[in-house]
Amino acid sequence: MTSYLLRGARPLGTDATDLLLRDGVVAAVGPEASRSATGAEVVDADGLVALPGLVDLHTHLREPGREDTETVWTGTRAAAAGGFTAVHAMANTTPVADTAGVVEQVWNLGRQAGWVDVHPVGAVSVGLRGEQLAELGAMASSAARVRVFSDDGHCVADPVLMRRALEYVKALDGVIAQHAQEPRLTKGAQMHEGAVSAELGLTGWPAVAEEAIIARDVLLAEHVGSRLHVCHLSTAGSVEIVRWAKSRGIAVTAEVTPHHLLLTDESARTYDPRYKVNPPLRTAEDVEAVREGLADGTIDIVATDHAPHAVEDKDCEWPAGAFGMTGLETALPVVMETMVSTGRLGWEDVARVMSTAPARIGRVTGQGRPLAAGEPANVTLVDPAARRVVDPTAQATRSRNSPFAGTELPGRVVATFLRGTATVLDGAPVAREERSTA
Ligand SMILES: NC(=O)N[C@@H](CC(=O)O)C(=O)O
Ligand SMILES: [Zn+2]
Ligand SMILES: [Zn+2]
Repeated sequence: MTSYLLRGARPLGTDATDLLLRDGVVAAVGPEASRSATGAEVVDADGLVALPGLVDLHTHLREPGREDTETVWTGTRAAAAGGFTAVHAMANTTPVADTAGVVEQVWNLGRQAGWVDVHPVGAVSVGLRGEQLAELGAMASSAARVRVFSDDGHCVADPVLMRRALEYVKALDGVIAQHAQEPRLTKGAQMHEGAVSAELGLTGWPAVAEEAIIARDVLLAEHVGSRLHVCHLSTAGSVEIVRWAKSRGIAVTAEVTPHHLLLTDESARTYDPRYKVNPPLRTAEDVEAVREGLADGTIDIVATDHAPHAVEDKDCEWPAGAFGMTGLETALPVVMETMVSTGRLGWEDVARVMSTAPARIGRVTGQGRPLAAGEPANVTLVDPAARRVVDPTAQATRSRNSPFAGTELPGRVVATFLRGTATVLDGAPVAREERSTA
């Protein structure tokens, strides 16, 4: 196994030093690293920031079922290109990941691909239908060791089912990740309900449809004494509710997506379904509130909600378009643009919200660890001075529905290491043979 000497890297943006990656671990940091680097391949990391490998708690890999839009192979290669070393694969596949069999299949595909660690998310309800609890225990004790359960794409709308799910995961040390969308308040919704939707004549998705579910669920989590995670929180009111819940000691965590940190409902004026997503892009005031919530720790993490879609589902009229946007390869640049360049987060905070905290919430071991001797060598090298225009045709994901196409963003992932193996070098995924999944 090749060892690597990362020469002159800046761990979490601090002073330049050397890191030696050998036998899957960070073997040494500092002068000791170069002294014991015999035989190591040298990576010139001058000016590059070293982060613990990024961990995404919310990715759609689309396999099984929609391999035309993404596979475990293409999606995890895109993740590595984006600086990730672990992703959680959402359960809204076909078939749904609601059994030990399906989560083990996805987990195995992830291991065979070897780009990042794949942690399958288990469905909360059978078929995501919101009626009957799926076999959470069997998924937890399967080889995939599922700890995060979610009906994402759908809301667990029935409060009784949500209560039972929260009760059930307590014994599994699991967490329910809720897609907070009151279905009856969002019937036929096309975009955020507000001045722009009124002007465009598109059916609105009001903030209260998200906030009402979050308010209900934090109270249920408190009542049951269980862990709740809020997916893709998007409104100022949601931030307020989570802030209040945390002040009461309720075990709630929350994520925001890169697109909700940068874009607003104004983009719907283009009628380009690239900007169509659940929850919808909100107002500038909401964007300000989620940035503030992320900066003050109310929002724990950034998660991509990478949602690849086929061209025919996006190259169409707005109302016919599918909800969702890609995000794995632009997440870090968008966080840099919205949070680092604005002085609201330092590199230490970026490591926390994109690696350490998601690993902790998902109960992932060996990820989100400090860049210290003896730790697993999951490392991402970022060039903070680079600026690039996003070109979806040059991305590793199989889909092209990036809302940032044509946008110039800071930052470039130069290298990613998964337990000491380079998955990305010189800014490109390391060529390797796609192993048969048969
Ligand atoms: N975010 C989306 O708009 N779409 C996601 C589902 C989801 O995250 O709700 C998808 O699976 O396409
Ligand atoms: Zn969702
Ligand atoms: Zn999602």
